[in-house]
Amino acid sequence: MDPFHLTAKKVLTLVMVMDKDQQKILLGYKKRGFGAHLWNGFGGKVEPGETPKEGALRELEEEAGITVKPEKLYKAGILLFLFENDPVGLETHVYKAFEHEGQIRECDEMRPQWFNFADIPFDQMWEDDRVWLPKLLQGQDPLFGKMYFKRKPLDESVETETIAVTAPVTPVPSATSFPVNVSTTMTSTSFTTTQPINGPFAMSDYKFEQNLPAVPREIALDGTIASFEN
Ligand SMILES: CNc1ncnc2c1ncn2[C@@H]1O[C@H](COP(=O)(O)OP(=O)(O)OP(=O)(O)O)[C@@H](O)[C@H]1O
Repeated sequence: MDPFHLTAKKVLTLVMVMDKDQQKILLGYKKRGFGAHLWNGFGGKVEPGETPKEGALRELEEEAGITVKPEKLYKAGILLFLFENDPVGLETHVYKAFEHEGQIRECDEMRPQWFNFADIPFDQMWEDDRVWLPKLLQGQDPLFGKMYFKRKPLDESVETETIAVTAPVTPVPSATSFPVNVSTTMTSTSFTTTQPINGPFAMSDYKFEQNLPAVPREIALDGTIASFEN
């Protein structure tokens, strides 16, 4: 069985806001949820009844506090993320904008910050970003790509966080000495969680569609590109 066989996909959005004159890009530090502790553009799931573009504008407002006129939000591509042994792919509709309205603000999910094109923190971003974002910055869009993520072996995980917990410890009576009273004492212990960059996944392969279709297209379940709206 193909470990990258898809039976369903989630439609997501990703908005990159850039300042051409200053050569800067607005990224958000994801504080929680999928992709936590990584810098990324703004976006999320497209809700029922929404077009990807409407979803992109809504998420940008929710996560960065800013709005973009719909006609100033340009489709920059579609990226399909596939995860080993996960039948649900993430079809990410990527948009770009060069002007915005409103005041940039932090929310409980994202911390926005401007970065020089030369200082993009690729080592704290999804691995695929370093492949396609430079292309986008150089105006080589629209981009149609498929990015394959394999599960990392556990020993490649990076320990990043140690959580101290206080847990009740009950001494286990030994077979030879049977105590009359077994007491429960409180003692402190700790364990380590692994929370590596890019979670338990590592990008293993990617493919860009070289020949852009004449007709707008979208990536279908089998990974082929079927339609593309602007
Ligand atoms: C695998 N490689 C990847 N590379 C680059 N970007 C990636 C990505 N995988 C997901 N993304 C982006 O991460 C956001 C997740 O959003 P996500 O938290 O799931 O959505 P949303 O905020 O709507 O969640 P809730 O609906 O609030 O739960 C969304 O912009 C999506 O495009």
